[in-house]
Amino acid sequence: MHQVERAIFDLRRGLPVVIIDGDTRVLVQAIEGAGEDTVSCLAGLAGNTPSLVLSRHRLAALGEPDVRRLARLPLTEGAGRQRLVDLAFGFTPEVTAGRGELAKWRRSLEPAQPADRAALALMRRSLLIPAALVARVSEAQRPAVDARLEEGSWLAVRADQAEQCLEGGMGMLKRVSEARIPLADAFDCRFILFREPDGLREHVAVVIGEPGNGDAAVPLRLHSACLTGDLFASLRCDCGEQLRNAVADIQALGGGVLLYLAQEGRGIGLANKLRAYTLQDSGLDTLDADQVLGFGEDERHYGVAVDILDALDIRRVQLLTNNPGKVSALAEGGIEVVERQALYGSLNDQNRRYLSAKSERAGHLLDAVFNGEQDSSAGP
Ligand SMILES: Nc1nc2c(ncn2[C@@H]2O[C@H](COP(=O)(O)OP(=O)(O)OP(=O)(O)O)[C@@H](O)[C@H]2O)c(=O)[nH]1
Ligand SMILES: [Zn+2]
Repeated sequence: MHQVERAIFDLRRGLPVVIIDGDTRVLVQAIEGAGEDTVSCLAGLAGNTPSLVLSRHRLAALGEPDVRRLARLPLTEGAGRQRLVDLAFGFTPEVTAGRGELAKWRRSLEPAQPADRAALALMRRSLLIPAALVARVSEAQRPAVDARLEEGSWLAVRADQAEQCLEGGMGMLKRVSEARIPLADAFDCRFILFREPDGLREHVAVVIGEPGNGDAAVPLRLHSACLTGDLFASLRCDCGEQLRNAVADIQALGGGVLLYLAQEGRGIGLANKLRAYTLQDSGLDTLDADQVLGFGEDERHYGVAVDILDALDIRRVQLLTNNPGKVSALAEGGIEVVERQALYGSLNDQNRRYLSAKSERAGHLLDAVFNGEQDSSAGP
């Protein structure tokens, strides 16, 4: 895990890292931050033609819906090469309008190798656009690459380790610190901070009252971070209201836990969420915008939430959510969801489209919001 963490650091700085798959070494670089000469530079370093690895979501957004997994495109020298890189990292309406353009390269699409999957996992974990430049290191260039690894200027990670990095090192969370934090809506409240083993993400368990005393299921909210909504009361979503309503509801239910999870933008990170908002302003809905960026409709993993609940000795919960995906993720993690309780924010002109896409396309249970039946400050 240590190597993966350092590799993520390098990728975010725009440096190449080496992925080792058996006997093969593959140079990898993020598409994000790649300049005009990055492809030719990488070709020189690896001694081979680089390829572009795109997620299946990005391929679908570019008009290749039949590709079921990620795939790669060799970037042979020529006029089309820069256009392909632009297609990978161009999120202006103009490039999205270039749907179908990929058809020209359809026959060159190659199935992905383990190193390609590892590269995209690293990009996602780094909260970068999930597209990578990869180049297999030639026999001729291998001594030069090994020398860079030995002197420590580049890092190597094993493909299988990198592929697992999205799970965040389950079962190895560190309980780091805690404090009493009286809240306006819940006076008897403690914040407990948990850190993932690679040190990259921190999550907070907000413990209200004394949950877990007795047999009743513990009222629980899993809340994914939303800087814009939670902190600034953005009108584009309902997160801030849901957050405050959750605290009040848990207090009214006699105490429970709110897990504030570092999963900004459904797991794609703030930088990408802002890109997605700009795409939405050009007409896409919340799910299609993420797809254009190369992401699935929900990139969150809840293993970390299950681990925190284990650490807090919580096995049975009453879950405050409208998202059936959270209910099943907890159940899969061995947490018994005894009951689901709805939790609404209010509808406005700015978030109507977002909420209706969640309801109609992602299966969120929001009918009451659209029927005007919600009581956003509902207690038990
Ligand atoms: N990618 C993306 N993320 C968004 C957008 N709007 C809000 N979000 C994120 O969506 C997440 C919403 O989190 P939650 O409220 O915990 O979960 P939920 O899936 O809406 O389900 P509930 O439990 O019913 O609230 C947050 O991480 C927000 O940052 C958007 O347009 N695009
Ligand atoms: Zn939000």
